[in-house]
Amino acid sequence: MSVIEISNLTKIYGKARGINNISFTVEEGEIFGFIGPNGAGKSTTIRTLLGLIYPTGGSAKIFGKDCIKDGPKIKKEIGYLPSEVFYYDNMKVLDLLKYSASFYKKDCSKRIRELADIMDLDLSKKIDDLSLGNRKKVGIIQGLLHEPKLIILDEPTSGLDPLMQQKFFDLLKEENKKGATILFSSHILTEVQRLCDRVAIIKEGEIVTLEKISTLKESTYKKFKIETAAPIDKEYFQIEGVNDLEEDGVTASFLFKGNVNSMMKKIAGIDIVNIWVEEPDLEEIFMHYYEKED
Ligand SMILES: Nc1ncnc2c1ncn2[C@@H]1O[C@H](COP(=O)(O)OP(=O)(O)OP(=O)(O)O)[C@@H](O)[C@H]1O
Repeated sequence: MSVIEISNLTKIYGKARGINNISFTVEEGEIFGFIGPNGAGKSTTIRTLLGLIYPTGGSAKIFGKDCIKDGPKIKKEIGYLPSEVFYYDNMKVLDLLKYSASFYKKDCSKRIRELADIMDLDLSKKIDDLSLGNRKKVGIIQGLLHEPKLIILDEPTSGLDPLMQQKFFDLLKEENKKGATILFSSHILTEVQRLCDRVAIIKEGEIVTLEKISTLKESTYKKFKIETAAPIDKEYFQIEGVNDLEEDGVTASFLFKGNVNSMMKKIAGIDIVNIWVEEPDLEEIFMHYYEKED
């Protein structure tokens, strides 16, 4: 069953482009990544889904119900973490979370304490005294305390240190195992790759592609940077699959797509001082993997 169904969703802000003809579905039990650079339209899509803004055209359904018409009915089953969180600074964390919980007709106090434990958050502190990362944790707990069937997270990891990010991802995986469907927006491909089953890539308000993460991984480039003991021949790395080759005496950098074994054999043929192999960033993927769509 589709938990989210978005059909030809369009939002125009006055004369400015928001999103244009977005369509995709998120199936029950999926962890779905929604990825794109700043200003691509991720928050606009999510806010329309939650009925926080009205679409200019198209429709969106959650649990088969219309997001605008049936908004209040479906909201109880959704946990939402906005990209920016604003609070009444004078409140204590626990009071704020209890207040949030009062919107749902169930006792969430045990779950609040469990989540605070996992995320290492002091419930007795005033919001005012919290760091940016700790405020983000409050938002995460707020989104999860009522054990929602659908979790929508808009750039949830910004401000969290790597250890917290890992704890947070483990928490999401657990929620997913218990049956929650998750929509997760980000501009960092590697974090989406760690967590999601499928991903939709949005660029300038339009969906560029929708792929299984496994397919995306196979088709993307790796970035190589190599430092050699002696200057290498300019032609040495000009082999099939190499793009954007830059050489400067004892260093060579390039993007590579193809059989990694053949590249490793090539590298083994020279005296290496250092090597870096990295995932390309989103812009590089847009420039190369999607150049056929441009
Ligand atoms: N309230 C608004 N009024 C006018 N234009 C807006 C408004 N909100 C968003 N936009 C425009 O809509 C486009 C999509 O913005 P949106 O915030 O949805 O992108 P995003 O992918 O979430 O980006 P980010 O990662 O920076 O949050 C941008 O061009 C933005 O300038």
